[in-house]
Amino acid sequence: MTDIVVGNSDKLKPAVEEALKSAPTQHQRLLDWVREVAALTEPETIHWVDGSQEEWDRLTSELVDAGTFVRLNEDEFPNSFAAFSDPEDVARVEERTFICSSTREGAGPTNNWVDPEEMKATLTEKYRGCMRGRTLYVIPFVMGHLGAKDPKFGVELTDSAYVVCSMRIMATIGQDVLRTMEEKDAFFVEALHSVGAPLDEGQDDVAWPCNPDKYIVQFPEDRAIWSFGSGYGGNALLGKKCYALRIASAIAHDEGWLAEHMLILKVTDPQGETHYISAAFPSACGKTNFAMIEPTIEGWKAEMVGDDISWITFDDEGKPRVINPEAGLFGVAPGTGWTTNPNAMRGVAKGNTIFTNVALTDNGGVWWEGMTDEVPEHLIDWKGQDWTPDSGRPAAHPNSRFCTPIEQCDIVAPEYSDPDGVPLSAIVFGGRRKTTVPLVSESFDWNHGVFQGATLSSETTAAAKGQVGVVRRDPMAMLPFIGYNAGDYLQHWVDIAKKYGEENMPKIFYVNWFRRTPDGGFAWPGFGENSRVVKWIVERLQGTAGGKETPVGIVPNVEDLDLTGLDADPKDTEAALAVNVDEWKEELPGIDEWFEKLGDHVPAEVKEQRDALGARLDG
Ligand SMILES: Nc1nc2c(ncn2[C@@H]2O[C@H](COP(=O)(O)OP(=O)(O)OP(=O)(O)O)[C@@H](O)[C@H]2O)c(=O)[nH]1
Ligand SMILES: O=C([O-])CC(=O)C(=O)O
Ligand SMILES: [Mn+2]
Repeated sequence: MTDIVVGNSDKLKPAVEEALKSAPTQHQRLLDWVREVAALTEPETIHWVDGSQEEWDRLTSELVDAGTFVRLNEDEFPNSFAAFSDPEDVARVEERTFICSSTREGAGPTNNWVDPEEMKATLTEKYRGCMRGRTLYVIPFVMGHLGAKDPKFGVELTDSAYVVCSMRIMATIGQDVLRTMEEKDAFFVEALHSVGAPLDEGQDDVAWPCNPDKYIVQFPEDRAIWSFGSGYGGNALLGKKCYALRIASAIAHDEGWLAEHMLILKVTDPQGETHYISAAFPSACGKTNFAMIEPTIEGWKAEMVGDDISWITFDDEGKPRVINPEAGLFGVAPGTGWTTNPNAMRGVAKGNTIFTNVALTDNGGVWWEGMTDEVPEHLIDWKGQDWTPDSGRPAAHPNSRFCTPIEQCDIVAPEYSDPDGVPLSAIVFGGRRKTTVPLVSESFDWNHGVFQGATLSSETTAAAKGQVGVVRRDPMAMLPFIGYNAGDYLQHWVDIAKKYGEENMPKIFYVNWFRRTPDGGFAWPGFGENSRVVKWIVERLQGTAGGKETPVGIVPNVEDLDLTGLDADPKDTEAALAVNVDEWKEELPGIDEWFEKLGDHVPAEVKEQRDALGARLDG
């Protein structure tokens, strides 16, 4: 962190000096950086995270003593804990998230930007003394496989033990990572995090320390992350959105690959043929559920490779391969239940899980809306208040989460841990739209698919602070996660096909599980029934399924979908599939406005697709 105005080394506490002397590494850049951060932030001591079970046991016990964690009933939820955040620290904060490229244009029109020198100066003052009374934890981590050809290392420095425990679930961390990093003298992403709540002499701590002034800052050229003020999920577990999406997308742009907000699903058809599909849906729009789908159709099998992030690379022949760089699931709790997502429930029930902002049951378990059909008579809600079904408010926060190791899920595909990843057959885009967008369509070609992704729209959810239910454009479900200019990002998508050959590119599809009927209900039952759509997608790849050409892509006729045993009104299915030219014409001004906002970096190839759509709608 060469640019930081260094702190005062005289302020290093004896325990900090000691920890620096006995550091379990010779990696000089790491040692220098830790010393520099310690001098600035003035922690009481430093702990080098080794990732061991003993360390987890000790930290979780300390978190219980501190009131941050409630240990759950061991019979139902072994080795599991519930945490409750400050009510103002419950989700990602997009308006406080910055891409500090060297120029404003580098960050583009969709990101908040501040000059990097100015931001570093501001944050240096925020960080000064911010870890007083706390421990500075050093978490060496790798996103993806430690045995990969070019492992993507990071080190998170944090003053939050909650973050350490969560990172142990979400990424590969600790001693082995540190040793490999050292052996390779490897580059690592510097990821600095503080909750921004120093403790003065004698001051009591609170259960969820944080700071009302939050900064989630990426420096894409430096490949560095500075996060301040929040302890929550995507703001604080820096390997996830900050690294594996924002920083990684910038790296991927330079290196010729894709870092995307996509689950990875493995599907095996009744003949035993396997396909891997990545799907990009915005936050809280169904990725985790789709990744864990239980097919309702005979003979089809689904397994999960990933539920949130895809790194797509291209092999020597230009064929796409995909890995999930994460080791855990950070899933939305509400709506995840024994009927909608039994695979998630079984995984979580094995224990070793951290729940955040769910409700507590009277026997030391957890509950959230949609977990069971039966609603408990009494709970302690996520704010610590007594709750009954007539309380008139949700018991769990709408963005409450479970954080659980992916390998605990029964349906994780064994090749999940293959450092070379799996071959990618199809990419699916999807959003949450009450109207207009059909249940599924296939794009005409790569650039048409890129256009569909570029104009993807979705109603906002509780996963980010702000108004819920507003339609916004969310390119490739990456709006809050593109680490550079969004127009350049779209150009990168166009260029990838030119570079590796359109014939090698995965086929692109666009889905919408959330269309409504006039009476307000969902037109399509969703969840496990989405396997019928998966079947159509796979059969399109195999060239066996029918479909009709519409202005927005190839859409199945009702009879092209396998609806055997589906408990739904055929009229609703028809409505889910409908392409209404007038509705689509109403989309065009929004698309034009969107491209105007993106400015002159929007690729000509994508603009041409807008005109072609207009012509097809008129035709
Ligand atoms: N109606 C309907 N709702 C769904 C479907 N799939 C998921 N949902 C609901 O959408 C919400 C979010 O689902 P998730 O699978 O957790 O979304 P996600 O994309 O993984 O969210 P993040 O982890 O925030 O990125 C939950 O309340 C689900 O119950 C579906 O097929 N139909
Ligand atoms: O990042 C988070 O806090 C949770 C998450 O997965 C998302 O919002 O997409
Ligand atoms: Mn998810």
